[in-house]
Amino acid sequence: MRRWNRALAKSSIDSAAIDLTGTCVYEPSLVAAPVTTVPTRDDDLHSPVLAAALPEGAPRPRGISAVAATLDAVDVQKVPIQPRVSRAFHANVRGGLRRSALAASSHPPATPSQPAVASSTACSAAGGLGGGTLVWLRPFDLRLHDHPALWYAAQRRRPVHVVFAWSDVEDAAQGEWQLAGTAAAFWLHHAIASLDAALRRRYGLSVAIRAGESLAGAILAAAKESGAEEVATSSACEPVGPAGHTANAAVESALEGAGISFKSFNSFLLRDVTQVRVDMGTYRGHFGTLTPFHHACMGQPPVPWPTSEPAALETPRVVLRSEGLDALGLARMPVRADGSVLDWGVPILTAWDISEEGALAVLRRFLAPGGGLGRYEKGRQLADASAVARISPYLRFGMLSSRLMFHEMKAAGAKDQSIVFWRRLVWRDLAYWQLTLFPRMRDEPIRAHYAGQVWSQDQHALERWQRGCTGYPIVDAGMRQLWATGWMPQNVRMVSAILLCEHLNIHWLEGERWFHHTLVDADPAINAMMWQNAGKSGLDQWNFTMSPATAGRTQDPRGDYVRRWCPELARLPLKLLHTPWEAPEHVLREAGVALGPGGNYPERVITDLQSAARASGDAIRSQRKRSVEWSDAQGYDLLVLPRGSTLAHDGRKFRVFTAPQYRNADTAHGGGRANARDEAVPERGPRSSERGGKGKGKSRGKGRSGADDDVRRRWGGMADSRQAFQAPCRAGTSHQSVLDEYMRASDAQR
Ligand SMILES: Cc1cc2nc3c(=O)[nH]c(=O)nc-3n(C[C@H](O)[C@H](O)[C@H](O)COP(=O)(O)OP(=O)(O)OC[C@H]3O[C@@H](n4cnc5c(N)ncnc54)[C@H](O)[C@@H]3O)c2cc1C
Repeated sequence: MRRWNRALAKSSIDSAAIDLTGTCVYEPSLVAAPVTTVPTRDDDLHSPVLAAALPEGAPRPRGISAVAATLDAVDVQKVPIQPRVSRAFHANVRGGLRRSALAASSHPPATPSQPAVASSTACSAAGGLGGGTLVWLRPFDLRLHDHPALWYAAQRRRPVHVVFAWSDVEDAAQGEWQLAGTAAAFWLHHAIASLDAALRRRYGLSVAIRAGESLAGAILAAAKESGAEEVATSSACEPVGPAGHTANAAVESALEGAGISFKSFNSFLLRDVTQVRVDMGTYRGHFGTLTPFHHACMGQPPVPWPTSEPAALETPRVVLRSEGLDALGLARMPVRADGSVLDWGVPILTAWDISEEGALAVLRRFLAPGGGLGRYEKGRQLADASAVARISPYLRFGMLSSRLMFHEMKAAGAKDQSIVFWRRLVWRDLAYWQLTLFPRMRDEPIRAHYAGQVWSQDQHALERWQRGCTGYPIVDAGMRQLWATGWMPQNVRMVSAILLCEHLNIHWLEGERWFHHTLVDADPAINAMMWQNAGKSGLDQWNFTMSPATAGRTQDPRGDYVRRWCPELARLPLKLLHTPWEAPEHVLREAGVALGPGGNYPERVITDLQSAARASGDAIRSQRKRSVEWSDAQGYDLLVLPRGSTLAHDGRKFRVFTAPQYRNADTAHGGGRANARDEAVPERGPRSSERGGKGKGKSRGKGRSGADDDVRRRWGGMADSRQAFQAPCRAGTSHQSVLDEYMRASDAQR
């Protein structure tokens, strides 16, 4: 008796979904004419095999885990369905409907006893050096499931070469957004290694690592060497860089010159965001916020069904030369003067299972009954991450398909359990939509007239924030967790961002840079969007209060999070754990806590949070006053809507959400016009360079008004934190010493 094996449950489910329903692999670019029976209800997913497996009248399981458990109990011999051909497919054929190209070419399903590895000799008929298809892996599609390029290569039944290409030169050209040296690069290294192992296990294929001056050169050389007639890859969603549109275009044109064809498939986002246009004629929220975007997405084609892992990939006769993953230096560690290695990657590897199975297991656990999903709505603010998915790095590197996640969420009834979680993947698409419309948003404020804002230059305060030594335990715990594990929960990210931008008045770009450097899920679009919003120059300017002094009580009500990451405070009673500055001297002494210079935990980097927030608000208001032409009659900011963003308002000055506290009367403009938001203008808004700053962070302070000087003077007084930071964080934690060492090492490298 052949039984479904739990280890293969996921692929079995996919196979079942594809081969038995014949409709789950709806991929418009692959299927000549869409199958007309694409399931529309959750229940249709996996239904034939489950229907066969379930006793009469038994409730239908939902989500991967429940389905896997059911399939575990299935004796496949008894499933009265012909594998590979679906009932729906039969019905279609009988009904004279057109066959799906995919249904027509389905493979025998993989079984535990027969791994679907095509033999080398078998491909001799495929020709010479191998020919076939070269699958160009990207830093955002590192998986086997729902990988349209791999799937496409499998359908061609020709030898498959899998290549990951890298160019130090092109990465370095990204400047501060280069990947090498970041925690995300470390993750990328391990993600490639894990995919390589999975390809070997499952298909007997390996990933050829190719480095070159340019990605285009590396892929062209590999394609020529392999004799491939075709290169298939994933569509990039970033505008520039090695993972960007530019890379796709450069490779395509290099291949064209050599007569090699090129195919690119979108599977990173739920939708093709380049096609999303919001309707600003009907009021459904402000431009660039979630509601109108979500609404516009509803008008797009439904989220495609994920494809399964290919059942077989044909191995080429000649294996492509590989330079080896280590040669890329993505996980290279700093070396001390004595030659020993400073390995900051260990805690990251301890905290995460960097593999596709790891990603799927996280999703399964989260969606399963009793998992985080049921607690998300009320518990997502908890710093212990017990009610969130903790899945972002897998999505970032494409180890988990967002489309698979979407359909699994649907099957698990996620919308009913947490509407906020249900929209999370829409937020992700929104970030990429914004990046497509504002390709400079990683560096320059979307509200271009904010570029002249006066920011604090307090480098010392910035370092305290980076090191988790601000004196605010919830922020320090978060920044230390970030450093050690490459991740922190959303609400802790928010309160840390608020401390940096609103209270320390340090430019949001500094936060974005640090997160880019330290997050394993560092995402060009989401990170930029969130930091722009935190810094108030984004489209969804943050308009909520969250204080570093009080957030700990709601985010870490039991104190475990702070105790774990700030062990020097662990013996403080809970009611003072988040506010050690309120503790009487004797309580501090008994808990072994000494605050400030010479102590083991720092004094607060800034004490008067309210005045600080007022001052940073003044900085925003004052720069808004200098550019009243970019405010409407009600004091809202105006923006020229980029081409391709709306149904009917592209190229016009249009109102964007502006928090009430910045909409002061003297910024209101409009010369008596009833509605300034709909004014047509011939060109884009002011470039940041025209507004007295380069948009690259610090304002130079030249040629400013008296109001600016006033703001700067107040900042000078408040933000000088040096005195309180003589000997910060002598906590003796290993984290701290690694961090200090790392800082020294990177200073030395500079
Ligand atoms: C200042 C700041 C910077 C951030 N930088 C990043 C970043 O570089 N990369 C990143 O993936 N997330 C970033 N986020 C968003 C968010 O904090 C993380 O996605 C989330 O904490 C990841 O944990 P999770 O997987 O448990 O998320 P869940 O809450 O379980 O959400 C599931 C998934 O939805 C997506 N998602 C969640 N929140 C958002 C959001 N606000 N915008 C877009 N997509 C979202 C993510 O892919 C996430 O993995 C940032 C947030 C802030 C406040």
